[in-house]
Amino acid sequence: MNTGDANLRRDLRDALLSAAAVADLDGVVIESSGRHFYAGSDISELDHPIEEPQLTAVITLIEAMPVPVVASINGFALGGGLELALACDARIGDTSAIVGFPEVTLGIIPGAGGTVRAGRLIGPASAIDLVGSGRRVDAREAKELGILDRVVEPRRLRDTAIEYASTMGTKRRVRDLPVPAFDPAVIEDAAQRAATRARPNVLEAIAMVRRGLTLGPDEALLEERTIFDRLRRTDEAANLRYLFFAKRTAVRSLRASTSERRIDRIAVAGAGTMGAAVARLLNACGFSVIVFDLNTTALERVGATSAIVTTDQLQDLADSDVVIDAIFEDMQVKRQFFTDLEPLVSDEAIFASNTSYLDLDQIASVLNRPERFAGFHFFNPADRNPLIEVVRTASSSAETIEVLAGLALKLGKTAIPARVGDGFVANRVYADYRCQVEFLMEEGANPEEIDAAMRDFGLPIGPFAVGDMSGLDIAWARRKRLAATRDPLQRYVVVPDTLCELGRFGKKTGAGWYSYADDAARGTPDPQVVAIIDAARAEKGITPRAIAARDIQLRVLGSMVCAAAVVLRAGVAERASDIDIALTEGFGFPRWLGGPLRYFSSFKDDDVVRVLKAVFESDPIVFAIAAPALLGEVPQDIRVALDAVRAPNR
Ligand SMILES: C/C=C/C(=O)SCCNC(=O)CCNC(=O)[C@H](O)C(C)(C)COP(=O)(O)OP(=O)(O)OC[C@H]1O[C@@H](n2cnc3c(N)ncnc32)[C@H](O)[C@@H]1OP(=O)(O)O
Repeated sequence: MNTGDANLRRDLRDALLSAAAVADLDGVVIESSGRHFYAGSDISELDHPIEEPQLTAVITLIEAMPVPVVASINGFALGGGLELALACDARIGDTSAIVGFPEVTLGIIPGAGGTVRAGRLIGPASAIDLVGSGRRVDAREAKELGILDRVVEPRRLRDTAIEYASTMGTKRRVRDLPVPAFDPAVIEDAAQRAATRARPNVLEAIAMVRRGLTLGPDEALLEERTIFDRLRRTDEAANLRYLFFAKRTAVRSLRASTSERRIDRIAVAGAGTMGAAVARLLNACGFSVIVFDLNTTALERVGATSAIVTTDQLQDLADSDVVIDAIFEDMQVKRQFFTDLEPLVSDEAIFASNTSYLDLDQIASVLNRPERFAGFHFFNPADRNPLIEVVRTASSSAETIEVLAGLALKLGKTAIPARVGDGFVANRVYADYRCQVEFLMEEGANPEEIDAAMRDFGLPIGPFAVGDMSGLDIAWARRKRLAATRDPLQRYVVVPDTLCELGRFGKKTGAGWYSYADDAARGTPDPQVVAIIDAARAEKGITPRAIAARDIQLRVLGSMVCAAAVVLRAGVAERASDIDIALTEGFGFPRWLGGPLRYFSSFKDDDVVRVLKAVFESDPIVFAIAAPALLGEVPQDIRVALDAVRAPNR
């Protein structure tokens, strides 16, 4: 991987010093003997004071070399890796090269000259785009932008780099390039675009690129390093690093070995919205996809939009390596599907179900080889939402889990492990969040106040607006299903049922929590909904009270933390950090807070107790886990979860 830790920097320094001592030297090439040029600085090092020699010192050496230094780039050159390359006099990439500045996604800005040199090499507008977005750029685009001087086939990389280094003759330091002519209006426009809803570090990154245009290089480099050093110590940056490693831990736990089973053909059963989105994603990621559905009208909709094979004949799935069930949520239909499928396919084929709520063990029980089966739970919209839960049944084999986790990675997803349990991890925690916002509404906060409070907290969109977008009828069907088994003492808010009874299913019917008559995109508060809520409050004898935005946020947070403790206790989630991944990746919980558990772990015990007490008082049945808070104690399950994700003292 070549993560730039102190050892790598020391080796680079020593190699440069010994090269400088060689007589009759024409040039120097820096290449990687691994799969990647340099994956950026070692992210774990950013938790501590950075050891000498720092990357900036290595870069100073490169620029001071009497001869041209050429970066020969294969694979990733990210962050500090790209900064190292920008300190060289030329950059040759092979076709696998991918460059970028992921620093902003880690709560920091480039700290070894990235903003300053990128502004000079590729112009300020492109630099703002790259530094401000953190996006990765392939070899072709890197050449177009002027980051790479040449792109060659991998087998020609070394020779081309050596030829460059030996014939360049004079150095061409990026820092000495004149600032390219630029139109201030274009820069302003690029900065505005990059700054949309941006975090403070993104704004600082953009501002630094702009200041680098007017300051001399020495002054600009020093200023950039100072900002980098300040930002790397912030909670926000530490939380983002926590999530980086949490994701890798989750993947490692799913994949015991790194052996790759070859998967080419994947079948998707069910041509509904979810099945179609999964098929599109698989197709975009290079798999050969066949979609099966008995409903030929649904198949036509899928077939018409892409190069995916469709069929209503089950035997056409016979040569599939993996079959993913995205059939509507009906236990009998799914069991029948797998019963009929199993005799047709090879013994090695892997089966997965995308069910959100059905008991996977019950589906598995119809199979002769239940070990080949597991849950593979996508989130809406499946082709864009990054989260996948890989759900182990009582009989899933390690190999099945491994194959599905490998597939998730190939789809660019973040995978977490889960076990069978109502709603698995993410939906289970989100369900308690949904309940809690309905309680808050019943107590006096209106939907738009709650949505605004949650947007202020950092969610991209409030819970009521989300409900209107995804359709209130889906949750209604589930509530009706669960009505028979609901504890009569459990607090229940009828308002969403009343909305559905009136045909207010959300955006698709023009009305839900909001009315979409005047503003079809965002909706407006609706007096009819206010009246329904008032009536529901009156029915229960509740006098509405004003609830501060912070109290709304804390109750929601507390309810998620309680639900997290429940899924951990039940073994449905494997580790606390997986829940933080589930909520940040799947439901837009602000990444910079690290997820609900990580954020709550920064609270003092007194505050934890206060929040949990309020959550418990809102519904003792659901949140029984918070009961010890009434005695002034942090519940043991919650303490364990918070300790597991708390930041080490820095
Ligand atoms: C002043 C300068 C500042 C900076 O440079 S900030 C750091 C900027 N760099 C990054 O943000 C890049 C982080 N790395 C990645 O995004 C990915 O990795 C890659 C795209 C490079 C490769 O992805 P894939 O091929 O899927 O490998 P994998 O499983 O992510 O990584 C393999 C192992 O390498 C570790 N690792 C990768 N990059 C870093 C890093 N920059 N610092 C510390 N560790 C890193 C991972 O954790 C993991 O380790 P395990 O196998 O034990 O889980």
